[in-house]
Amino acid sequence: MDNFEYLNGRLCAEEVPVTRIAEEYGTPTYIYSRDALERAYLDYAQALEGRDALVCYAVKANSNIGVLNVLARLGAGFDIVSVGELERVIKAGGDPAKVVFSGVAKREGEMRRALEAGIHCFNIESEAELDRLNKVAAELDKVAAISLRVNPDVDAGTHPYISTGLKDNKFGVAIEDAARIYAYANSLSHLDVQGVDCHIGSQLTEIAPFLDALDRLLVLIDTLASEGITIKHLDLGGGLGVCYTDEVPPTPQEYIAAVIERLGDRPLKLIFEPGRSIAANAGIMITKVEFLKCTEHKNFAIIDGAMNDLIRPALYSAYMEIIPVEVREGESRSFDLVGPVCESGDFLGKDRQLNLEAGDLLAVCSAGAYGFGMSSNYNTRNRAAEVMVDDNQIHLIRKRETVVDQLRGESVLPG
Ligand SMILES: Cc1ncc(COP(=O)(O)O)c(C=O)c1O
Ligand SMILES: N[C@@H](CCCC[NH3+])C(=O)O
Repeated sequence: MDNFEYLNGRLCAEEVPVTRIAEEYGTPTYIYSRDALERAYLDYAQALEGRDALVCYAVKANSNIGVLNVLARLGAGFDIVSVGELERVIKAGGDPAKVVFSGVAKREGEMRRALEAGIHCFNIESEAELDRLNKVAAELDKVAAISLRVNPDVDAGTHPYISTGLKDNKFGVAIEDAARIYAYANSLSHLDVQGVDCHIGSQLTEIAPFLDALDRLLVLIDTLASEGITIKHLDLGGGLGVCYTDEVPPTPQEYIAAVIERLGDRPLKLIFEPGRSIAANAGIMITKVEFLKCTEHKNFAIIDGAMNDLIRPALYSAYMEIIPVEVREGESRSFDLVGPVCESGDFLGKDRQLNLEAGDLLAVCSAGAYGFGMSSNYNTRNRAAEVMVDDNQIHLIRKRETVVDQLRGESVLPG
């Protein structure tokens, strides 16, 4: 994590000591680096320079409008999965004309809003969804640009909960049915067939599954061309992995170069929907050790960050690197880092070698993606604050939630 480094034994976010952020904003808090976000986005944009292409950041990975705004300023497009994400993009200054709308069940109202905003394309996942969009577009007297999400039936080799391109998964249409469904889409008066898309899974650490999927899509694109349906863009979704521990995923440059080589001279516009590979290593979550609870059997460090703040370890058994904010000399011991939530699955790390005392600050690394966005109010815990660091400046981009915020909208029965 280039933008989170130690200076004289103290962890810094860009030029700001993390302890200062903890003092000002408390814990747990998510901290993002503007520079890291920008560089991760530019890795994609620069690898695609000179081509007709769009990098649509997957908003679900980290949807804070401060994050979206940093990317929008660089000209990013966005991949959304709800009208709420569309409103975030618009509020953050993103261009709706660079938005693709994914998801298996877009509601009529969501389609309407997206059509009115003038999004780039709807990524459609079923025949029923084609009918729904055609009807909504007809009511608005508009024509909706569409792409079909094709499920290429390739094994992404990732955790089963985040694998999406197999026949067993709920996503997209089966590749064997795709030509027939394209012909149907082409017959609908308020749809304009523009593209093909797929997304085979997340946290992929090899190029091969992407290329397997690509090869299958290229066969489909050539088949469609022979049937008079011209595909103008190819959207390969997101999915490129990051290093959480010792993984060595391909870089965006390597991945994109391999894709471009496979395309040959087909004049296809390329779209990517990276989420994790843009946001994960641009963020950490800081948390404080409340108590140490050491027994003959085990050492627990009870921290103020919990599964509601960062659910990846509990949900996917994901390994997140956890490091001290201030390095202390002395012997390390093995600790399970557990939160205050009433669940045995409430841990952020197990069996970590650390030298800890109550009151210490810890940083959970690579927490910029699927961190805050997946957090909840379980146990009526307030969701964390979020800050963005820009050189030596700290910007609060989301206030810590309060109980008043949480109870707003709830009521008791009358009488
Ligand atoms: C359709 C779609 N596009 C893009 C993404 C972003 O994926 P990642 O964060 O792995 O790049 C996802 C999430 O997995 C997705 O479902
Ligand atoms: N939320 C997941 C990845 C799923 C991505 C959305 N399709 C994670 O934390 O790794």
